[in-house]
Parts: sequence; structure tokens; C-alpha cells
Amino acid sequence: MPEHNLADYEIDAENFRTPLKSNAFEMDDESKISLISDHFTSILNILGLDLTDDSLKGTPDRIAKMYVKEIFSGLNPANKPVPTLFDNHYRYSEMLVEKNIAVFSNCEHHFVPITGKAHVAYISKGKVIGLSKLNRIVQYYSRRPQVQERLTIQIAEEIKRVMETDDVAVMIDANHHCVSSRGIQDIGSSTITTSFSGKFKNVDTRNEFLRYIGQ
Ligand SMILES: Nc1nc2c(ncn2[C@@H]2O[C@H](COP(=O)(O)OP(=O)(O)OP(=O)(O)O)[C@@H](O)[C@H]2O)c(=O)[nH]1
Ligand SMILES: [Zn+2]
Repeated sequence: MPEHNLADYEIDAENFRTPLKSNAFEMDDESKISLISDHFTSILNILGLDLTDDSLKGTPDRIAKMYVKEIFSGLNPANKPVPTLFDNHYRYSEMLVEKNIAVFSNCEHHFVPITGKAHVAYISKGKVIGLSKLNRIVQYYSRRPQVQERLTIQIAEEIKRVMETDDVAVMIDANHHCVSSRGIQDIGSSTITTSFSGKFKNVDTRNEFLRYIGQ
């Protein structure tokens, strides 16, 4: 029996859900690693690489483990961070900004890295979240094949759900290696995406957030 099903993505409403097959959770991690390793063996062979070489022989296994356990581990809801919440006893009513959160993701069009920074903010409606959990939410949704727009929205929606508030802002500024290391090969450009909801739709509140993150 699969441990998870699409309902575990309940917060991923139709329009921003990562496209997944209906049987996405039927295979366990070890089976995925073994199959992906076999397929990478084929790919490396087709490329003409000698897999008996010392340095290369473990590569299909390394890639498979890296995909399942690391860079695409955000496809498995079992890895979704469990937030630690506290009551806002101190009645802190200003925005809380967690800035310069490292983003390591992968572009779903080319499977090469997206690297950058995320800045997130919320205004409490009674709950306070353990700070590191904001970084973990960013990391969880980054660890999927992504486009930056969807990543931004998924992070914003998860913070809204966990904090039970609409007052959430997210900005991501990232470099797409599919733009810098291949194709157009522009190393100078970066991509900015934002999500502003609730009080952050107000220009003053939004500008305050942008000031804190140095924009
Ligand atoms: N909107 C959006 N586009 C992205 C993102 N990551 C990569 N892309 C773009 O996705 C597009 C894929 O377009 P294609 O024309 O099918 O790919 P391609 O032929 O390899 O295009 P070039 O990169 O221009 O060589 C490219 O323009 C990428 O720059 C992202 O996060 N959001
Ligand atoms: Zn790409």
C-alpha cells in the first residue's frame, strides 16, 4: 500500500500543484533508486562512457540516490516539514521577515540547477513559527523539478496554511543555469518572482518588506 496519495498535496490546489501521475506514490524509495540507477547506466553507456572506470562505476547509483533522497526529495510528502508553532504571547504584531534563505532547486525543463535567495514574511494572526521552519518550507518545495513561479506560490501557500493567515509575502531572486550555462548563456541575468497576499497587497506594507530585504 502506498504511504501517501495525492490528497497529501491538499494545499497544492489545481492551478499550482506539481504535475504528478496518479500512481506517483506507489513505489518505495529503494525501488525508485534501483530503477533510476539502471536507467542512468543506460544513459552513460549511450554517451560512450566506460562504466568499469573507477571514478564512474558508482555514478548511476550516486545520481539515483541524489535524485530520490536529496534534490527531488520534495516530491515525497513524507519529507514535508512539520512546523513548530508557538502562541504569540508577546503580541508581536509587526511583520516577521526571514531573508536570504538559500534556494537550491532544479529547472523542470532542463534538469539543471536554479540557485538563489528567497525572502519570506508573514504577519501573525496569533501563532509564531519556529524560524528554521520557514527555511525548511523553502527547501522542501525547492527540492522538486520546478519553475520559479510555481515554487514561489507553493511556498507562499504553505506559509499561509501553516500560519492560518493571508498576510504573507515571498520573493525569490534566482539564477537559472539553463539560461547561464547553456542556451542563451547569459550569466548576468537573474529572475525575480513575488507573491503578496493579504496586508502585503497594501503598498506601504509591501514597501516595508522590500526595504528590509534591500530591494
Ligand atoms: N517561466 C519560466 N521559464 C523557465 C523557467 N526555467 C526555465 N525556463 C525557460 O523555459 C524555456 C523552455 O523553452 P524551450 O524553448 O522549450 O527550451 P530551449 O529550446 O532549450 O530554449 P533555450 O533555453 O532558449 O535554448 C526556456 O526559455 C527557459 O529559459 C522558470 O522557472 N520559469
Ligand atoms: Zn531550464
